[in-house]
Amino acid sequence: MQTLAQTLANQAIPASLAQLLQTLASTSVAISNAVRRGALAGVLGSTDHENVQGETQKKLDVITNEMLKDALRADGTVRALASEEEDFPVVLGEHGDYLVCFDPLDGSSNIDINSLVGTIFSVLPAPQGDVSEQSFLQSGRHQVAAGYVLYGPATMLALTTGQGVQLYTLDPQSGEYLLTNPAVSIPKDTAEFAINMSNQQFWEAPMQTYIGDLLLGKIGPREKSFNMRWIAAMVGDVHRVLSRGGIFTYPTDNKNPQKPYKLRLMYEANPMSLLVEQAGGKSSTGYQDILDIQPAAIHQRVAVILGSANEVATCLEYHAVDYSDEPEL
Ligand SMILES: O=P(O)(O)OC[C@H]1O[C@](O)(COP(=O)(O)O)[C@@H](O)[C@@H]1O
Ligand SMILES: [Mg+2]
Ligand SMILES: [Mg+2]
Repeated sequence: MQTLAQTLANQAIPASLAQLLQTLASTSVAISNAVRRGALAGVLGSTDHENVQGETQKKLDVITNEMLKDALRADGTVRALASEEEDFPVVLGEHGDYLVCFDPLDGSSNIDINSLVGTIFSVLPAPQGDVSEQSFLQSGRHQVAAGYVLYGPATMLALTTGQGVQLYTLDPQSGEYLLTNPAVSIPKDTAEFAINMSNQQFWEAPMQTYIGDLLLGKIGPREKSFNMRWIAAMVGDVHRVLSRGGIFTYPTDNKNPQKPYKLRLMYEANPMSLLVEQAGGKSSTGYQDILDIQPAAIHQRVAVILGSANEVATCLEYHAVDYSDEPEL
């Protein structure tokens, strides 16, 4: 089986990008080891700090953020980084071709129950001259690479450099990522959806109606039974979508009117959307392709609907309907 280094060597990408991706991969091996040792390494539980999003940081959120920051600083190819766990962009040096955005630990609420967690990353080109928050505000179409690492029963890396999606499995013996799927392809159709149903009362009319029709199964307008899954870690839900298809959504809701969306554009929605599009799927807010959004801030949040192309297209048809004349749901 090809190693990550061998596969990257066969792709038409700059040597500096291959080096950066190797650095991200080798840091994820160290993170995987820390996650696997769990309570033995004293890494479980919470800190008494909140991040910029007002969420209490888990110890592992902080540890993994520091590991990635240190590795990227030492790498020399990265000018600045933006992280879920950093209030502001962190400038790493005057040289380097890239900006990196990352969610060091996705699925934080799963840590203490020994369930799926991961790391998500997005690589953007660095502009000429000084870097600032403004430098990061590039649409997802500008990403030169994106990926995630899933710390599951096996540790797996999903990666795109714009040449399809490759899946690698970490060989714990050698510490190397080996290519286990050279061309991930998301089936166009599906009978599986992923949504946090506990928010149902807070959704807007299009999502209420769409999910309502899925739940009606064979006797509803879709005339087909659907199954539901929810891992509570985007990285796990998107991995299932890449592996066997499905539709994943974290839609707009009015639970907290100050925060109508949950997922973050720069280090969750954009990298996952590039992976999904590169694997033949589709990704939208309901009204716009996620990759076309012009970001306004590094911690901006968005509605996300992604997965099997035909099913996402069907969901978008519900968003094209005018519900204003219909009674409140
Ligand atoms: O708590 P909920 O509503 O199930 O939300 C789960 C979602 O929140 C997230 O865990 C947010 O990510 P973080 O753990 O990085 O904050 C997503 O991965 C996941 O899809
Ligand atoms: Mg996350
Ligand atoms: Mg996180």
